[in-house]
Amino acid sequence: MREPSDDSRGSIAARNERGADRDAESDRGASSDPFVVAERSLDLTTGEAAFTYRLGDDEFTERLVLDTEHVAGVDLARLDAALDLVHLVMGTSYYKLRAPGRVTVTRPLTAAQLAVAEAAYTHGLGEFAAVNRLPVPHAVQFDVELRPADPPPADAAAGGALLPVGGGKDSALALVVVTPATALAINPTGAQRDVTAAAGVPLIGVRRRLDPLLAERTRAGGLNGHVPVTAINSAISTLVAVLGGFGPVVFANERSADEETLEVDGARVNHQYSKSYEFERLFAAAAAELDVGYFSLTRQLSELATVAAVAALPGLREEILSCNRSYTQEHLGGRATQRWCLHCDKCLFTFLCFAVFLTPEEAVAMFGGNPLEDTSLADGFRVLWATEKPFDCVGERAESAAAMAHLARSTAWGGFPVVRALGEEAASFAAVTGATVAGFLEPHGPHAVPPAYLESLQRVLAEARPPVR
Ligand SMILES: CC(=O)N[C@H]1[C@@H](OP(=O)(O)OP(=O)(O)OC[C@H]2O[C@@H](n3ccc(=O)[nH]c3=O)[C@H](O)[C@@H]2O)O[C@H](CO)[C@@H](O)[C@@H]1O[C@H](C)C(=O)N[C@@H](C)C(=O)N[C@@H](CCC(=O)O)C(=O)O
Ligand SMILES: Nc1ncnc2c1ncn2[C@@H]1O[C@H](COP(=O)(O)OP(=O)(O)OP(=O)(O)O)[C@@H](O)[C@H]1O
Repeated sequence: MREPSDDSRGSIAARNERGADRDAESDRGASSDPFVVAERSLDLTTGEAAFTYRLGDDEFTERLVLDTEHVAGVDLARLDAALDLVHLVMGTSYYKLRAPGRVTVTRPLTAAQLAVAEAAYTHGLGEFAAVNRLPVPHAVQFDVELRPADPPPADAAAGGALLPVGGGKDSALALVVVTPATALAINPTGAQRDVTAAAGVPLIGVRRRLDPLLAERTRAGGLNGHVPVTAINSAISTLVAVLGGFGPVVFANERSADEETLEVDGARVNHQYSKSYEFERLFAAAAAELDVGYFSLTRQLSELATVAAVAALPGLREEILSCNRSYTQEHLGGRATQRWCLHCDKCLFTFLCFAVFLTPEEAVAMFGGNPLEDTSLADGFRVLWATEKPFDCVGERAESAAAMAHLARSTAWGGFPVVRALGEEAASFAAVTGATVAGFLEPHGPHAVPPAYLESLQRVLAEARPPVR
């Protein structure tokens, strides 16, 4: 067993306190033990990593099985730091059982790592706090020693770009734009294998196993809710990049991930916080300390712009699967069939976007059905532009309204019952905001995409499908 060294380089005590509701949070924290980010280990011969946490009398260990075929000349200081990042953000799943508002980290952290942890526990658990009626923003006090970052290693990464793939439209676009590349799926399912195979890109898999005690404690009444899963996937991807000499790590998080899902007393709550540009910049700073580049290729794109490009890729578009109901724990390891459910918010949103660029026949061939025929789903479409968006990965409110308004004006889709029912309402909403499909096809907003990747993206976008008439 080789375990990265325990490091206690030059330290500055840091007690970090944040958030408007600190007093209430402190009261809650005082009545329960802090959450402890405890030991972790990695066996480089088997690829098995274990990350341990303590909460009161409970001890939890989450496990990863990494692909040891892709281990190349590992720098142990970088490996230590990469393991620390994983350990920190993965802890959100166990912390949330009681959300004590205090976290003790046993190993020293750099300021950039601490900033990632603060963001993941405070804003990344924002939806969790809101649904559990905890104060928002969720203030968390970290008890940790700070250490300086290590000097950058002499050798630059030579393994090429690493593309984490979710199986949906965004990472499918990245698979086409970034070549050559190696894809990475965390808990790979059939959908992720199919889409990477269709793109002809080699795939690495990482197995992630939650501690079974988590489900037991949740069933027994522990708090539950969304965790910042993109933060977890980002940290695991960075660990794989360090182990295999890959870089940069290229995510496909779109512009709409920056739009809040709802506001609570003026505080923004965002289901997709760890896909936001704010989080990307914090995480990129911590990854840079490991000499790993990290950015989102599709940061300037709306969902409609991504879909226009993917719609033009027959052969690939039929392989994607964006329905989150197909990615629950019971689907991991192929124990349940993966398909579009055509009822959840994400299915309805994704269908709506593809309808803008496909004929009804093409859309039915891709999705296996047409929810715009079913008036019982009208409310499901309407919430996509409601003041409180669904807690799911759906685009901007104005984008959904503009898409529905476009369908209402089209010959291809205008006659379907849901479009007839909602077209006028969507057009009024879109008119208030000035939103049009054409406007959403223009890339804009801040991004950190290096020029060579931006040029490749622009070449693929130039072949995108125009909206249907
Ligand atoms: C697949 C899914 O959407 N799951 C969300 C759902 O959980 P559910 O109970 O329906 O199924 P499982 O995912 O199997 O979870 C079982 C229990 O385990 C807990 N858990 C799971 C993963 C994890 O990393 N930590 C955990 O503690 C979970 O809480 C369950 O008790 O509802 C949950 C509560 O709202 C969500 O947290 C589950 O979301 C998963 C973590 C997940 O992977 N979701 C992605 C599909 C997702 O939401 N992606 C976002 C990205 C935004 C972000 O980065 O936060 C998106 O597409 O917008
Ligand atoms: N299981 C996973 N393994 C590796 N990377 C993932 C995984 N799930 C998501 N990602 C990464 O996180 C990003 C955001 O996830 P998201 O689910 O929004 O994207 P997607 O699956 O590509 O598209 P869609 O929005 O259509 O589902 C993905 O683009 C991908 O880079």
